[in-house]
Amino acid sequence: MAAARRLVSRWAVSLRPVSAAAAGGAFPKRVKVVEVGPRDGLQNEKNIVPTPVKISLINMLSETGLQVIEATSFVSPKWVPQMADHTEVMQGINKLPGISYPVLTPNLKGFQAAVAAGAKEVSIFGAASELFTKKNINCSIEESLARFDEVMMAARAASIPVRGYVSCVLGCPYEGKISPAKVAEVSKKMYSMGCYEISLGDTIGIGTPGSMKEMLTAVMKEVPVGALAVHCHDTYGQALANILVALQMGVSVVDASVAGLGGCPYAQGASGNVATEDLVYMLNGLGIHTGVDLQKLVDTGTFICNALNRRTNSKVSQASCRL
Ligand SMILES: CC(C)(COP(=O)([O-])OP(=O)([O-])OC[C@H]1O[C@@H](n2cnc3c(N)ncnc32)[C@H](O)[C@@H]1OP(=O)([O-])[O-])[C@@H](O)C(=O)NCCC(=O)NCCSC(=O)C[C@@](C)(O)CC(=O)[O-]
Repeated sequence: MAAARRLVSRWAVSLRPVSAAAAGGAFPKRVKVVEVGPRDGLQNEKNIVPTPVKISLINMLSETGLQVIEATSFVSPKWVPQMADHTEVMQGINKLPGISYPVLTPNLKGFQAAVAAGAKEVSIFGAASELFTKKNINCSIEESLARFDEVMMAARAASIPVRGYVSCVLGCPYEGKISPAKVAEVSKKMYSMGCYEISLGDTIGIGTPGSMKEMLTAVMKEVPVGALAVHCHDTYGQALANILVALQMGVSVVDASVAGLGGCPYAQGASGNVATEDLVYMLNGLGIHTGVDLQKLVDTGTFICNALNRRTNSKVSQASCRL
């Protein structure tokens, strides 16, 4: 840990941030990092992670400067047993002012349970693939939108902001290639319903900078870029490159998972999200403000990896430990 601490501070000196212009792109000045580790990162863990560990993870993340930490999901415990302690997690964490702790809610039942547990923001999650939607939430895309409508109505009545996910935007584990036009269509529908932000999920991490650009070009015709986020799994090692393209196209919200934990239970073989540490390191290097303390993030990643008895997927953390 001491070595990690020294290294990060040495890098902070040697890798002075360059200006966006010098880096060759019109990057946003600030990026909002949406931490999805406690939900996306843990939902696929085979062994049930003790609730106090989940609570400690979220509390540590709350001290890093992150503004958004997705805490858990109110889905069926029969489908995703790892998230069965959603209420205990929501009620056990220290909710700091200025930080949002959204939770996933697939339907009205989940929304009502989330609100009862104290959630102040929720996310609905759809997909641009029929087969993935069926495997993930057991309905067609059309049926999912009807369920989401019910959540949106209840959320509006309770003044609860809703984020929308669209999965499989660059490929589907069951259907293969997904057309950018389909992604744009589903994104537009979810945005028109009232989602304040649409997070575009490369669920199986199969995209490349080329397919990311093509997909975003289509989606940006239907949804303002200021309402878009990207959510890149790193299965093929393309996540940071894909995020860079999204930033160059004006996207300023990026999802990430501490230590690169995670995967989707309905996308076998998909690896975790881009590691938050690696994302923040890249953004720091570009001189893009996130408000996140990289060292605290590395320490949080070390904590959760020790608790899960696994190696971090963050290259930044791995390098910190080696040197
Ligand atoms: C959506 C359902 C519930 C439909 O599941 P279903 O079986 O079709 O639902 P149902 O309405 O027929 O109800 C069946 C049972 O589930 C219960 N139920 C119904 N709703 C709820 C609820 N909200 N919370 C708790 N229980 C619920 C309901 O009460 C009933 O209980 P029973 O009578 O059998 O005892 C199910 O398919 C499900 O829970 N799926 C979870 C899928 C999931 O969590 N996937 C991972 C997250 S998505 C993701 O990771 C991708 C993302 C977001 O990260 C972006 C990316 O990477 O692309």
